[in-house]
Amino acid sequence: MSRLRRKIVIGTGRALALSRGGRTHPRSGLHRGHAASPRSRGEGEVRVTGPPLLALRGVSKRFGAVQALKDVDLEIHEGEVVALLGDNGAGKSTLVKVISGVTPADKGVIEWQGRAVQIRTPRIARRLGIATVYQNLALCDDLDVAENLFLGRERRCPGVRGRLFRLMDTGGMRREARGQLDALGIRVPDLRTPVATLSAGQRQTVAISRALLGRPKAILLDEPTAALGVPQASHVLDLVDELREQGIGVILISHNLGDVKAVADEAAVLRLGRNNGFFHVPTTSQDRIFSAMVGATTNA
Ligand SMILES: Nc1ncnc2c1ncn2[C@@H]1O[C@H](COP(=O)(O)OP(=O)(O)OP(=O)(O)O)[C@@H](O)[C@H]1O
Repeated sequence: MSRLRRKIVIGTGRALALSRGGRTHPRSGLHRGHAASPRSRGEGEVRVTGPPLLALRGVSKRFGAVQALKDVDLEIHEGEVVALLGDNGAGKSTLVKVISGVTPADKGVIEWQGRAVQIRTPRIARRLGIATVYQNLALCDDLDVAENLFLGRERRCPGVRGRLFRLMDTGGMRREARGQLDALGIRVPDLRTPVATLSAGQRQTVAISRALLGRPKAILLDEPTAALGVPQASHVLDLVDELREQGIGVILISHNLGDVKAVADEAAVLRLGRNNGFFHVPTTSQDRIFSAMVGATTNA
């Protein structure tokens, strides 16, 4: 069995849907999301055209002799979940790094809200409104939940206490952290809990929540359910649904076709660094997407 076949999981979407209260994905019928969202999903949908939130056109990236990406196209709209799929080495991580400014592209055009941009650094990506949650989550285990949420953007107390004595506004940060977690339906009983003691699922949601404090318009999630059991993965997928409702564009890297089926609107498949098909997830079988991933079909 190939490494890919071991890694790709087919068919858990139904189990997840059931574990998520038997709720089917909101794609059936009109978009339930953000009022300003330019798209709606499902059968008989009305597709409103407008500039995508993010568009990649002909993006290429080479590492020495390795052509990691070749003429790759990708589009994502507000309030849309696009799954980025592919075999090991297909170029998914490289594409995420290109979008997040870690590894700028050699060639091609990136458009943000209809305007060509150059994302040369992670800071530029963040300023545009692009957040990335990597698999390692980059949480500090010894810090508590609130401290992790505000890591790198700590707030000082208002007035002289902050200016002169440089005191942190711990209470204010905890209150905002609690508001943010509640708004996202994330249950963490005590914000003073060190994140080391949280479950893998809770850690993932804390990392996503931290990314959201920067008020991004697009968020890239690198295999957010990879290390999780079914109930925990279900919470994370609920959170992805919530992001869509808020009008955020989500790029979801996953090897789990069940997750993709449960939550994604569109799937973009990469194969050997090139596009190998775009699929409207609700109306496409897992087998068809799987075939594109492993190269059994060519959809370039
Ligand atoms: N920094 C680098 N230097 C040299 N080659 C690289 C570098 N980063 C990626 N590559 C190569 O680029 C190709 C695409 O790799 P990438 O990690 O983007 O694929 P992937 O789809 O994310 O794979 P996986 O699912 O295994 O993480 C691979 O052949 C990889 O070896």
